[in-house]
Amino acid sequence: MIGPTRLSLIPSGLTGLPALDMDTVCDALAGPGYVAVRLTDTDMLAALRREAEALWQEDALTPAGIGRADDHELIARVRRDKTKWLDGSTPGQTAWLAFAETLRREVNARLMLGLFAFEAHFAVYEAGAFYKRHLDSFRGARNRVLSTVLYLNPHWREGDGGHLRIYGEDDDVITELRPEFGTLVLFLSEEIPHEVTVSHRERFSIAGWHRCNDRGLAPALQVRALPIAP
Ligand SMILES: O=C(O)CCC(=O)C(=O)O
Ligand SMILES: [Fe+2]
Repeated sequence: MIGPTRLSLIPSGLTGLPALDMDTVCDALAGPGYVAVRLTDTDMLAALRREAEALWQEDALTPAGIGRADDHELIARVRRDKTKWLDGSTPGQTAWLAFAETLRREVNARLMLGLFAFEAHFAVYEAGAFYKRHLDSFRGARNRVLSTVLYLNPHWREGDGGHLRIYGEDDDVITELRPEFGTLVLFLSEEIPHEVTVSHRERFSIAGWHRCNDRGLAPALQVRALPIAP
């Protein structure tokens, strides 16, 4: 199936940040472990799209790695996206980090996950790029706990590929999501195996992770993100 299985249409928040129905989101995280919602088209989303595209055109995004591996052939077999960490240096980034902070507090209040810090990067998957099936955190590592991916691609068609494919426990494909502009996917980093299928045109997103501690936090955020008051 293509498209979010549990799509909530959510009105813009009064603060200018997108508002989320946090009860629905947290019920889904506590149940299936993932949820997709559609954020309304705010200035923030448009600014983030413009910024991602500009970074790509300026060649400011660099090939992503896997863990500590520096075997480039291995990395190229696993993932082909290019990324750049957010550092809060633009209004769009600041707004997204503020949104993530609101999310962190709301999720902690409901699910008591102890989320502590957030890191995120812009990503582009150019034509032919993919990310093979993986978990964002090793089970039990309690490091990356909650994954978020915001998609920034208006008019994404079925044939454009680049779907987020989510797997169940028995290797079965549970759902495939199109990376359409404003779709936000949240899932438990240690629980939900997923992959990005081959994209046939450039595909922009912001992938982020809430952690339960500061270990290994993205260098650009190590000073800024710590500590966050409960
Ligand atoms: O872009 C996506 O749909 C998922 C990206 C991803 O899995 C990751 O960066 O870990
Ligand atoms: Fe991932």
